[in-house]
Amino acid sequence: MLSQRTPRPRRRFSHSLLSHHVRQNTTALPACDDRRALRRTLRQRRRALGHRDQYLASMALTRQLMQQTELRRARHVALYLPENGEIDPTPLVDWLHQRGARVYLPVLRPLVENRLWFVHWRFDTRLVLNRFNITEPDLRQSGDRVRRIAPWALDVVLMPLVGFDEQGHRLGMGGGFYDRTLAFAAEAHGPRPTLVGVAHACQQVERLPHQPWDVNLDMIVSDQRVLRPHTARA
Ligand SMILES: Nc1nc2c(c(=O)[nH]1)N(C=O)[C@@H](CNc1ccc(C(=O)N[C@@H](CCC(=O)O)C(=O)O)cc1)CN2
Ligand SMILES: Nc1ncnc2c1ncn2[C@@H]1O[C@H](COP(=O)(O)OP(=O)(O)OP(=O)(O)O)[C@@H](O)[C@H]1O
Repeated sequence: MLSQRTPRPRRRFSHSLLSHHVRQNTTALPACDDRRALRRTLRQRRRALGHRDQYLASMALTRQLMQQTELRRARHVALYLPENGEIDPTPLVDWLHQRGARVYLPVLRPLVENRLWFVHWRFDTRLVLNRFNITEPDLRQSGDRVRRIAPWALDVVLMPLVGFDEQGHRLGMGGGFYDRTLAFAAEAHGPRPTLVGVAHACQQVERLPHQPWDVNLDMIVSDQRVLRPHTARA
């Protein structure tokens, strides 16, 4: 698994026992319309998790995901390489491969504003850092462009969340990358992937304002729980 990744300097996350232990289960952030400030707070909270907690959270997340029918049935799954304290979904990769599924990574789409391609992640995929310092497949490698999949043909997309609430509203990095790329999923007809937001439990807040362009998540999975917002409302 890790052998697929280009060696790169790991960033050191600051350890803050306080923010982790006091806030691990908190849902008590006030409703907040200031998305940028909230984003900053939540990213800080995520970064404050130590290596051991990151590892345990990643394992717990993976266990939760492996139990979901949509993941068990999936043949084409997009996930991401974690950055900046994001919960790590990559332990799932071996399990997906064993089940015959293919794994895809997001790549910033060249020339088109704030949209993603999803490229098949193979043993020989060369990885580079993009302008946000996130590891992604190198589109200069011959073949990678043709190894992309149309987003509608994915069965599951695992999306990194900066924040989420009980209603299934999400806060991302603020670029609108996933929102734009997956906007088609709001249409009533045609195939669409199951959209799964993933995050540390400490990314949950009491309430997030819903933006008209926000894609609806089918599921949010953290290291501690599985939320199915629409099922819950039905
Ligand atoms: N691991 C991972 N891969 C991913 C995403 C992600 O969130 N996580 N993305 C999900 O979209 C895309 C990249 N999106 C990004 C969107 C905005 C910024 C950005 O502007 N960062 C600034 C300021 C953020 C802020 O407002 O606080 C920064 O890092 O300084 C970074 C990445 C594609 N790949
Ligand atoms: N489908 C869309 N078409 C055009 N613009 C969009 C679309 N979706 C989002 N945007 C724009 O993208 C910007 C960022 O949106 P938002 O703050 O909701 O990002 P985010 O959901 O946090 O990020 P991401 O989707 O990358 O995780 C907003 O200014 C919004 O107008």
